[in-house]
Amino acid sequence: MTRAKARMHESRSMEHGEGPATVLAIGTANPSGAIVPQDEFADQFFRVTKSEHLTYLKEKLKRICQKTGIEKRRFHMTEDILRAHPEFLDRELPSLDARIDIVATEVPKLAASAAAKAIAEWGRPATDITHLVFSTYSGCRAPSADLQLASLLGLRHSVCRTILSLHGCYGGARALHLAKDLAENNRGARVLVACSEITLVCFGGPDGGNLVGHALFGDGAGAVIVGAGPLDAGERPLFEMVSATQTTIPGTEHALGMQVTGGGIDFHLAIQVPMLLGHNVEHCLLDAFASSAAAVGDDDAGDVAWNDLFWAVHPGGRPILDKIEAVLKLEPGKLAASRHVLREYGNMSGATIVFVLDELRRRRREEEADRDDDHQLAEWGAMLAFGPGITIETMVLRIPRAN
Ligand SMILES: CC(=O)CC(=O)SCCNC(=O)CCNC(=O)[C@H](O)C(C)(C)COP(=O)(O)OP(=O)(O)OC[C@H]1O[C@@H](n2cnc3c(N)ncnc32)[C@H](O)[C@@H]1OP(=O)(O)O
Repeated sequence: MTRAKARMHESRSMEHGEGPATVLAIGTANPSGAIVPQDEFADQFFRVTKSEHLTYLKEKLKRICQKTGIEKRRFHMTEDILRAHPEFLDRELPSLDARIDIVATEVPKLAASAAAKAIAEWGRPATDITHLVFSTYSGCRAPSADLQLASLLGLRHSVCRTILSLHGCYGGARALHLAKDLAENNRGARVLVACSEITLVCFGGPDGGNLVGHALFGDGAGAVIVGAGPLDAGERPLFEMVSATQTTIPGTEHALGMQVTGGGIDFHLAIQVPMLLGHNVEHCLLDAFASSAAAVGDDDAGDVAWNDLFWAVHPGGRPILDKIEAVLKLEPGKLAASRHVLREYGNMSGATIVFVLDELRRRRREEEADRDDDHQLAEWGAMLAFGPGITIETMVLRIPRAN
């Protein structure tokens, strides 16, 4: 190598962060409105949508609700909003503008509540954030929720913003993957990931095709601060983001989808989704662990027993978790953090994975306090999230020993 080339190489490597990116802080938030118990949802939903006469669909929604593994959900939507917007009940009536008017304010506000908690935990000023990656399906406007969030938090005007739209339930994991790439390639970068989802854009009266979506989805926001070394004295790594991959299952474009229409956003969830994920998840994990072995320069690191890991799986639905547990032969309790989040909040699309990471570290602290000296807690883990494509985001995580 010539001296000039060597100098360029050296200065390039000085531009990169040290080591893998890490999760430095996590915050979550939900709308402050009513909490809806899942066993009351069908009665309430058919009453407020004035659909009591559709007794067959109501009974079906009750059967579905019983099998979701959900106990309660939080929504921004209220009966007052519905009274002001009767057009939200009829998909044939134009209502997209009115829905977007509401979520354009509420989506960044909810994200700001989650982000304020993450920033407080991080301990540095919001103006030290260099990049913002915002993911939502609830917005169709520019400038969009990322700019509003930056202004609500008082981020600096030079913050580099990216908005990810309509990635659905893998939006949070995609945003974390992107944050990892940004942090590792820009020395000193501190990336705020924010995911905020409000189902008001999808709300509508019942029809045969949308009952599962109504039974499953809830509102919430998650925020994460991501950065690579060198870390400041007060910064504490929660999860190292060792390697990340994205895979699309060929020929499944029509199995999962979202469609923006004049009457709001429609979801399509094919009945085969849990089975398709079950068939494909193991090879995604094997690929991700092979990449992690290359990343840490240790051939043995790709050689993993699934039960030796901790797990952060997007709880897309109870049968998805059951299927993954079955194909990987996971011991009961391995997906406890995912099942807890599903039970307490429902599927909050892209934001859900942040809740799962938060729950995982909460449980970890309890286990750490309770464990005896002989019992080693899992050091390595896997994060999985899925959405339209069908796309599977996989990330290999590691909890640094000091935590
Ligand atoms: C868009 C994104 O990006 C979002 C993501 O998170 S991706 C993942 C989204 N999640 C899913 O696709 C999985 C959703 N499915 C579920 O949670 C469950 O199947 C469920 C709660 C709906 C039912 O639980 P189950 O164990 O399958 O019960 P099962 O008795 O077989 O089905 C109950 C009823 O639901 C119906 N059903 C199940 N899955 C369905 C689907 N995808 N669409 C329509 N109906 C469905 C069944 O036909 C059955 O109807 P009947 O009672 O009239 O016979």
